[in-house]
Amino acid sequence: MRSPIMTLSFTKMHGLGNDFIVIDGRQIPVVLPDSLIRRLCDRHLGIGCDQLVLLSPATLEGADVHVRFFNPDGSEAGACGNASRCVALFVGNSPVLQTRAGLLPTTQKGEQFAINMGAARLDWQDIPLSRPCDTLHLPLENAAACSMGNPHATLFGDIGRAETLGPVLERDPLFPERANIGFAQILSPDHMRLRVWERGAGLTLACGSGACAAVVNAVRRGLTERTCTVTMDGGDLTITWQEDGTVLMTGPATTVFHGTLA
Ligand SMILES: N[C@H](CCC[C@H](N)C(=O)O)C(=O)O
Repeated sequence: MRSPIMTLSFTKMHGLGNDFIVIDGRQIPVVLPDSLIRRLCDRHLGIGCDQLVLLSPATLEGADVHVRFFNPDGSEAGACGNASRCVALFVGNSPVLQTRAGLLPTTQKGEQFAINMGAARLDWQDIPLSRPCDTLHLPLENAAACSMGNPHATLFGDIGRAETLGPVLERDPLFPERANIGFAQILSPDHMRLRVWERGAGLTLACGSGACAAVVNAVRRGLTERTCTVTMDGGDLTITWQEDGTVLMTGPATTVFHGTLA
């Protein structure tokens, strides 16, 4: 007789040290209650990760796989750049990803994966903010905001304030859905340093959508060119804010191990 308790297989992956549990529900449907997501993501009580990624069959024409991203606090994120590259590696053959942020085409160039992260959105309603504001100069630490399918604010200046200011700004009432908070230092017109306090996850070694948002915001401020290398604690991404408004993110993806949950 088949046991009613199924074993769950997973793959541990990372992109520049931003680490993920990938669960493949493409063949057998997987339902993950909030409480299980929180436990699996916990570094003491579970496997541990910055985001849990759940794959299921695509439901839209032109997409190869449906991808959902969950934070360790159980909240769902509309986008996750580093995990998108890992999914491209996991699925293979340069899949088109179906996400909350739309259909994201992927390409592989040797060890590097490029994801078209879609259009950066700059209107206050799209981030969203709780009231009409100039998104290039928020009335909050003079941050600049944009959406990459998830809410980001970028502060230009002191990256050492990420640990202390990040958790406070994440929950500022200006962000009704909270926000990922990036701390950027411009090194040259094509190079910046970035640390990101992630919504629902805290300080991570790298944030792909945060790097996209930081370059978009830097270009809008006249601080960098449209193509910029973003150096985070975990390594480098190359970001291009393309003329069509979409953002191309290129970087590595790594498989760490496969496991089975009892
Ligand atoms: N690590 C991710 C972002 C996770 C997003 C999440 N923290 C949120 O929007 O709630 C990245 O590489 O883009």
